[in-house]
Amino acid sequence: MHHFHYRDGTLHAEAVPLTTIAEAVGTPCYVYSSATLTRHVRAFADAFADLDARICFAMKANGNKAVLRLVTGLGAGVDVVSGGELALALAAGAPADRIVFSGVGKTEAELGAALQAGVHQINVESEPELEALDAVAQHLGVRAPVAIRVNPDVDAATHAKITTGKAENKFGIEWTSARAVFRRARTMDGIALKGVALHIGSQILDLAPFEAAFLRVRDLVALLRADGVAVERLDLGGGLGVPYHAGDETPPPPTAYAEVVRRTVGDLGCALTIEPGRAIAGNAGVLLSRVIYLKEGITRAFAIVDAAMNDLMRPALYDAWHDIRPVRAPSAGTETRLLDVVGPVCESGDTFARDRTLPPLVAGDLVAFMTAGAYGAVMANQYNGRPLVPEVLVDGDRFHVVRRRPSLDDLAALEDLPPWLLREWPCPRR
Ligand SMILES: Cc1ncc(COP(=O)(O)O)c(C=O)c1O
Ligand SMILES: N[C@@H](CCCC[NH3+])C(=O)O
Repeated sequence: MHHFHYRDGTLHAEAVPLTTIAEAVGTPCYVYSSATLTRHVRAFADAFADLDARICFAMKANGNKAVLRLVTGLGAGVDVVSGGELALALAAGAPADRIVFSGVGKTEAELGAALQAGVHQINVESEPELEALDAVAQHLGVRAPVAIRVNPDVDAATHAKITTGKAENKFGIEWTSARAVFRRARTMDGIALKGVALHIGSQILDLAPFEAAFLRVRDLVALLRADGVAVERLDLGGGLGVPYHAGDETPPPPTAYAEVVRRTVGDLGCALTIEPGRAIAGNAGVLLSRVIYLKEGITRAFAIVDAAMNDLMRPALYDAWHDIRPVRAPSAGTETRLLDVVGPVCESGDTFARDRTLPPLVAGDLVAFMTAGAYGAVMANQYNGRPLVPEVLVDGDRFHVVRRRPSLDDLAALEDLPPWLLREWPCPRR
């Protein structure tokens, strides 16, 4: 069952009408479904159950502490990419030995913090980083558990801004120098070389690029072993896509992805890590928003909503599509119309949709931007003096505010904001 569904003409998150959440919390706000998150983590765990694999949720997709607590409570680990994410994962109760630290520009301070926390693995992306990590580890008197991220030079066939495994991308060590770097790492006293890591991109809907990349890594493992390098671990990254259009073909499920893993690298005797982010969180969240005005222009009609590009950047940044559903289902036979759905920010790019077929929305109507659980709230900012929006986690017929709307006191830099901006004044017309 999809956990965002219509019941009695109203869009619900599990058993909670989104109208109830909007009234209690105000809009815009993010709403997450515990049931969907749970189902997705379990789907990966079940698909990989016969493989020696750990699932490390890429928290860059959704760093809400309650979401992290839920996901790690189901046994998953976490893939972090900064000292901030590391601190947040630990604060959410993620055991350090289930944390993998990725990222192309980790500072010495971040590397030191990861070593002191005792993380499972640090994925090193360049020779200078390897040298820095060696020095930090020796200074701390430890050996850093390292996987070296290689760039397999495979086209992930996804949006150009989110492909990471092509030679021209900044990520990983070039394929041609990989062997030399491994040989070098083996001689370093601060480095405990564990294996190979890769990640080819995000929102990947075709398994062929994964297959090609994993086969390349398989070849590399054979070469490394011939060089006398022990390869005990393989970190295959994340990247499995999700459906953003209701009518789309469904992307390959975790079982099909696991089958590719099994077929390509399953017999290498390596402990595996996968780092799904979007596939776990994407369809577990919506951004709930209210129409402020309907503006009938001469050539187009605009639904101006209270969410904006600062709350959900994906349409402005990648021209990404998010389905938009009215929270009150239109009655049968209601004619649709074409609307541009835009936010209040002073940029023409603050456009969620152009010429979208929607029921005739009016001011005050609630709409949900679907599939906003990944790369939604985490990428939000306060552009145009708009405070970050609350986040709500639904669990059956209950919901919890898991990130509250900042109060006047929280916004030290904006402390003179009037209360109405923070929704502390009830709107007289509602
Ligand atoms: C190293 C690494 N691991 C995991 C992920 C998560 O990717 P996705 O959300 O597409 O699963 C990313 C982001 O693309 C990444 O850079
Ligand atoms: N933020 C991107 C994905 C980047 C993936 C992180 N490496 C998105 O919304 O699709």
